[in-house]
Amino acid sequence: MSQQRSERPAGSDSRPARSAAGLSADGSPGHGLPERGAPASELPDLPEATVARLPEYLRALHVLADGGGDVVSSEELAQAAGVNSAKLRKDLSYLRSNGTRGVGYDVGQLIDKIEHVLGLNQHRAVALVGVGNLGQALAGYGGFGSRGFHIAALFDADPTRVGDRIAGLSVRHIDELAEVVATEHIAIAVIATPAHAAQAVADALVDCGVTSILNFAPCVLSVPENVDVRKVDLAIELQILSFHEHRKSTLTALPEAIS
Ligand SMILES: NC(=O)c1ccc[n+]([C@@H]2O[C@H](COP(=O)([O-])OP(=O)(O)OC[C@H]3O[C@@H](n4cnc5c(N)ncnc54)[C@H](O)[C@@H]3O)[C@@H](O)[C@H]2O)c1
Repeated sequence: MSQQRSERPAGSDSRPARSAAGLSADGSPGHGLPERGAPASELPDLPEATVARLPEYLRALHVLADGGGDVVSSEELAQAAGVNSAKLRKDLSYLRSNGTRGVGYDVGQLIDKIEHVLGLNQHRAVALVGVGNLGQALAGYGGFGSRGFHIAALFDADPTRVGDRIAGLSVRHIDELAEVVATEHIAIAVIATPAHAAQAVADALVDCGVTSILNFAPCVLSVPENVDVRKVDLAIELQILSFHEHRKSTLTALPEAIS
């Protein structure tokens, strides 16, 4: 296997998104030229935090479009996406979408632009491995289609689950992974297996040519350099909220403690 690296938690913004042309890692305009020998991309190099906010803008824009909105100001869009408007304007300037002064952004054009940058103008086939409680809930969720994805294949190692039909798909045995990934042109996979199985599943996915993994299992995966891994862990998110709750309670207790 090539050089290994570990996964990033979803929402982590420490790493610049990889791309060759356009902007530097901190989001400032770069020299615009790929390094010698580096693969060139027509897409701008974006800070990872900007990439993470683009889907929020897209979601808000679709809501506006569904409501009949043609034009939106940066303040309206920022509020709908839950970010501050200066940050939004900076993010959109990376896409060369500056809007029209006094008018705002054309909703349809901005949707097209963001979908293009995120690579959503082609529907992406996703494999889901581990069809237990969580996997079945994910497989049955109908909302991925409108966001640019469809779950194209379900896998499990449990022979009693193989053949079950979920959301119109038949659960396949994990041994069929290579064949199905090739025929369905799958580059993205979701892991919803127990933690003890997740690394072996990740290795098998990488061996089949999968280059992006969304990991729900509570463990760190080791993958080659060319593979992107994002981790979702609701328990970690709750622990972070717990910290804030804990801190709030100590702040309100402080004046009494002093007096
Ligand atoms: N990220 C989160 O917020 C979050 C929330 C809930 C659960 N989880 C995690 O998601 C995972 C699944 O949870 P669950 O409750 O659905 O568990 P589950 O036991 O109900 O389902 C796991 C499934 O994985 C299958 N499996 C086991 N080894 C496999 C392998 N090598 N290849 C293919 N399939 C395999 C099992 O047969 C089973 O169907 C666990 O790791 C759990 O900790 C994460």
